[in-house]
Amino acid sequence: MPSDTLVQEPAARPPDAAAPPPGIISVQGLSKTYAGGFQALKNVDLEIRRGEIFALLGPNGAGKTTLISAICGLINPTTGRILADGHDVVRDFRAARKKIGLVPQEISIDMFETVWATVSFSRGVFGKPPDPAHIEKVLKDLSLWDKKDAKLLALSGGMKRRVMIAKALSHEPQILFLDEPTAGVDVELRRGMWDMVRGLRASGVTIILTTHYIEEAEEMADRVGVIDKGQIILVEEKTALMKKLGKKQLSLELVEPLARLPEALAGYDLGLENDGRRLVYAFDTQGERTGVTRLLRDLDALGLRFTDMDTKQSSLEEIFVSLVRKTP
Ligand SMILES: Nc1ncnc2c1ncn2[C@@H]1O[C@H](COP(=O)(O)OP(=O)(O)OP(=O)(O)O)[C@@H](O)[C@H]1O
Repeated sequence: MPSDTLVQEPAARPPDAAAPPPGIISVQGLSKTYAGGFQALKNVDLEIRRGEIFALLGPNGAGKTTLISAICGLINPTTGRILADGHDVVRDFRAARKKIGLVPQEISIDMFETVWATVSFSRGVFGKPPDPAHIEKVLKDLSLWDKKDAKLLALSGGMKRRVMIAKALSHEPQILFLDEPTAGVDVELRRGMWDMVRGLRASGVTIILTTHYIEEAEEMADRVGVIDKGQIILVEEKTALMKKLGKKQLSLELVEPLARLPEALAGYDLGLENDGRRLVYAFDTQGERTGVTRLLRDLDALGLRFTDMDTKQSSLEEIFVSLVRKTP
């Protein structure tokens, strides 16, 4: 068979409209063993979609920072391959790194520089020509414009954190890593940061964040990945995950408090709260039958009446804790 037929075959194939767009980051078979012999990442495969907010969750020491550092080309993988917007982060480090902005956990800035100087300098590090208009926009977006001439040592902790973000955005990256962006930040500022991150996504930046505040992932993420002991144990759309693994709770406020659960209700996953005044029923939202109708009928038959009822979906935090607890 002539070799040119083989070469031409892929080009002749019509483009597959149904194929998903290639991930902006592609991690394939990534393992990392540190010099002391500790294996921090074990055969990690991960695709980050263009334009999404991806939350990477995991307990302390799970390997989150190691994974981010490997994607940013700061540590060398032991095995595996990582592409950032098509560039191999090891072989084509400079091109890959240009696409990425990294906001590390620790604040590392020259305290005697001004905000303007430090952010402008960062842009130059990535070989980009000066662009005062871009720096101005970044500082304004981060509510730092009125502090542009202030020295960093004169800023609050929250402002310093925003300067770190401004530095990471100075070279117009398409991918932004936020490692614990709101650690130690007060609630109000945290909400401000969330708005800012959403604004970045709206402008087309892909965002990967790690967080210990599961509420943060619940609030912002399009997809969630859970890493534990160096392995990705789950990647899922946040809403699908919450539907799939979430439990619902039905709470009934009883007219007459109960000292204990009646025998006739032993078949239900029930609990008593508030000195027997509240009956709580946990049920699976995925199940074909929730059992709610049957329970209400049984309560009626027992003459148990209630004044109010309420349902609650379990939070991402509860789901996360149960996932991480399960792995050996
Ligand atoms: N340079 C290093 N040499 C040896 N072991 C390391 C090194 N850096 C990290 N580790 C180990 O690798 C594991 C993963 O660490 P990593 O910092 O990636 O976890 P993490 O998920 O980011 O944790 P945290 O949430 O606490 O920041 C930990 O057990 C850590 O002690």
